[in-house]
Amino acid sequence: MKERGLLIVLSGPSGVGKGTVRKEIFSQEDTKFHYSISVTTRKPRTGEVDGIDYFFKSRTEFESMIEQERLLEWAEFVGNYYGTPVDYVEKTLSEGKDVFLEIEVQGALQVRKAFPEGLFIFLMPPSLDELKNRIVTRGTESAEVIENRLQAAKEEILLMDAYDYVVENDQVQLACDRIKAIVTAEHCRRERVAPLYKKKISEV
Ligand SMILES: Nc1ncnc2c1ncn2[C@@H]1O[C@H](COP(=O)(O)OP(=O)(O)OP(=O)(O)O)[C@@H](O)[C@H]1O
Ligand SMILES: Nc1nc2c(ncn2[C@@H]2O[C@H](COP(=O)(O)O)[C@@H](O)[C@H]2O)c(=O)[nH]1
Repeated sequence: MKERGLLIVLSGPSGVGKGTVRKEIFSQEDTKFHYSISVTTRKPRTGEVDGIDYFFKSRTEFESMIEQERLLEWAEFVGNYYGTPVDYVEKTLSEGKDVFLEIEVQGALQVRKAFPEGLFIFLMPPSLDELKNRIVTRGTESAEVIENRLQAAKEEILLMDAYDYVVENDQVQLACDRIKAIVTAEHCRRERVAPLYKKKISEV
């Protein structure tokens, strides 16, 4: 039977740079992860494409996905729903491929319960001032939404202990390198540990 792939979850407060870091990782040719495209009820931002950035849905459509248990996790974040389609994750992992989720903190904690064997990485801003500066400079949200996201960020940062690793996003390239090094190390660890377990089990 094929070994299942690794579920990699990148999370952290709004504006820390999760999307930027994820896009940089996926632009690199040697990246072998598979990105799970989320479903959201948020309106597309300029340049965002349905089926590439997100699957954009109405609230009714999203709620029927919840009812049909088609989401691995979901959360309401500052007025919109966001969720991870479960079928894609299960199918890709069962093909032995690594799946990469980029999601907010409530959702990551749900995934931790369903997939305790996943690899959970929290992306940290260099400071709260720099976090605010990044959300404001991005220029995609109203002042009210920015304030709400910053309030949420203060609570989210307190939950970083629930993660396997904390990575600072001081420079995009450095953050990408750190994440890729963590995944490589995790694969080595699992591949060394698994044969030991198999040997022990075969001795029982
Ligand atoms: N290391 C960095 N140094 C400076 N600016 C950065 C860095 N990483 C990301 N940014 C900038 O910060 C802003 C927010 O980044 P991004 O949209 O990737 O954050 P996010 O965590 O995905 O946000 P959200 O959770 O709201 O979707 C963008 O304008 C991006 O260009
Ligand atoms: N719980 C989930 N959170 C998700 C998912 N996809 C994205 N996100 C996170 O939502 C916020 C806001 O995103 P934005 O695109 O409106 O800025 C951000 O933290 C994303 O990482 C998901 O499937 N589940």
